[in-house]
Amino acid sequence: MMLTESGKGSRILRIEGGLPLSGELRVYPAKNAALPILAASLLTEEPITLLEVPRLRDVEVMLELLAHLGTHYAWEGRTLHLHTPEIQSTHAPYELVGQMRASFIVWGALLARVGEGRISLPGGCAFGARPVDQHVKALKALGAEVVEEEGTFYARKTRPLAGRVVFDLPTVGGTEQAMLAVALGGEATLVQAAMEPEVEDLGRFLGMLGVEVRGLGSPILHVRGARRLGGGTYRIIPDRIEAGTYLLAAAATRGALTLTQVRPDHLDALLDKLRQAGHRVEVGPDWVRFTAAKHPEPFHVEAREYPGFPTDLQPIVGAYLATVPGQSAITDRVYPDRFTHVGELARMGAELYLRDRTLVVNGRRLHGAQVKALDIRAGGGLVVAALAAEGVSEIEGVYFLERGYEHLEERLRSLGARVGVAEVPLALAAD
Ligand SMILES: CC(=O)N[C@H]1[C@@H](OP(=O)(O)OP(=O)(O)OC[C@H]2O[C@@H](n3ccc(=O)[nH]c3=O)[C@H](O)[C@@H]2O)O[C@H](CO)[C@@H](O)[C@@H]1O
Ligand SMILES: C=C(OP(=O)(O)O)C(=O)O
Repeated sequence: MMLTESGKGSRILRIEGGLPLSGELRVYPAKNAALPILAASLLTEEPITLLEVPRLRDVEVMLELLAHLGTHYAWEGRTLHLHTPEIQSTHAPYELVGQMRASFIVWGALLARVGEGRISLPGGCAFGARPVDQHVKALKALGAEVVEEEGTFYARKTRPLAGRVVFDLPTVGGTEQAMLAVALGGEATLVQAAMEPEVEDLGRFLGMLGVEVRGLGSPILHVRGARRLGGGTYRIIPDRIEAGTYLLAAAATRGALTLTQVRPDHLDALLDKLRQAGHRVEVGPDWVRFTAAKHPEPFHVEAREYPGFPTDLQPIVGAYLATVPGQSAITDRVYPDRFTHVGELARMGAELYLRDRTLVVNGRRLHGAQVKALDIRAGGGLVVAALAAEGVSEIEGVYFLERGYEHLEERLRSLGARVGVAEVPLALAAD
């Protein structure tokens, strides 16, 4: 995967660590809720307004894809207006889909709206196998004809899609794909559906358009589409992964942080671990106040589907635990090989090793180093480690951080961190 970000070269994030973070942050809306909702906007010919959309690279990529398929869009500050009077192409090409996995679910939306869709295998963060067999299984179970040829999938329907989908495992994207596929005139019961808050948010958005969705937040969903969908104005849920990243940064630097416009219930698994470690955590309806313990205890983490500990915070909690004296252990039941950050953390002095897909961490004081982010949350982990480390760190792969963290540099600075972005000339940039 290329890390070179522009013709000019590559950017690095330079962090002078060792300062406790302190202050207040308003949590931004969730990338992983915004992306499927953007794909779902293809379902209706009525205008849609999304309030407070994260201005992230992934959102820009999705908008480029939607524009290719026929969507007109306009930003008004952080408000996004979308309108797809008609679909102009049923083909989602590799150049666009290859950049980001979440784009794959426009397939279901195309199938619902115009009866067919052609899409390339998705790209996205590479931290182990990320198959799409459950997406294909769902569409077939609903009655679609699906053909795969050399990494391109073609689906069409000859009658309204309907049926019962029994997923082999809970999949966020697979569940969202099936929800979109039946949203126009179809009907589905989804068994072992994903229960993530982002799936629930998509369900509520579809509800606003006129789709009947029952069972949200449970593993059995009933979705009944309407013959024609409306439009409307929708506000996306706060980003629990962004919120968790900043909390872990405050914990790693033994600082204090108040988060506002957050959903504390979406962070239960993390907040429980932080309390278990001895940190002080207070919550209100839409805020979290965190004060770090000076000498926190280590703990074990097993990342699982929601409401378990999120896999997207697993590399980040690993970075935090690398700063906590004592032994911790981390496993990931969702992506068992999501450990691209481990070698990089070791360069910062972390003592950690993988045994039978368990990461054992012996926490200690870290030191600054030159490291490389190889995916979005590995990058989040390296930022957390660098903030806690003694001395200067330079993190390559700003591209990945920009996929998921809006205004990262400014937000960290507002909390007292010493952070800057520097451009590395092309000759020195990594690829
Ligand atoms: C844009 C977005 O929302 N991304 C999130 C989404 O990814 P994504 O939707 O890709 O993740 P899934 O929930 O589908 O993946 C969960 C598990 O199911 C497996 N699987 C999935 C589909 C399939 O067809 N076959 C299959 O075997 C995956 O390999 C993985 O082991 O949920 C993941 C799990 O919470 C998060 O890490 C990602 O940040
Ligand atoms: C892995 C992530 O995104 P994607 O599924 O798009 O790769 C993420 O948001 O942590």
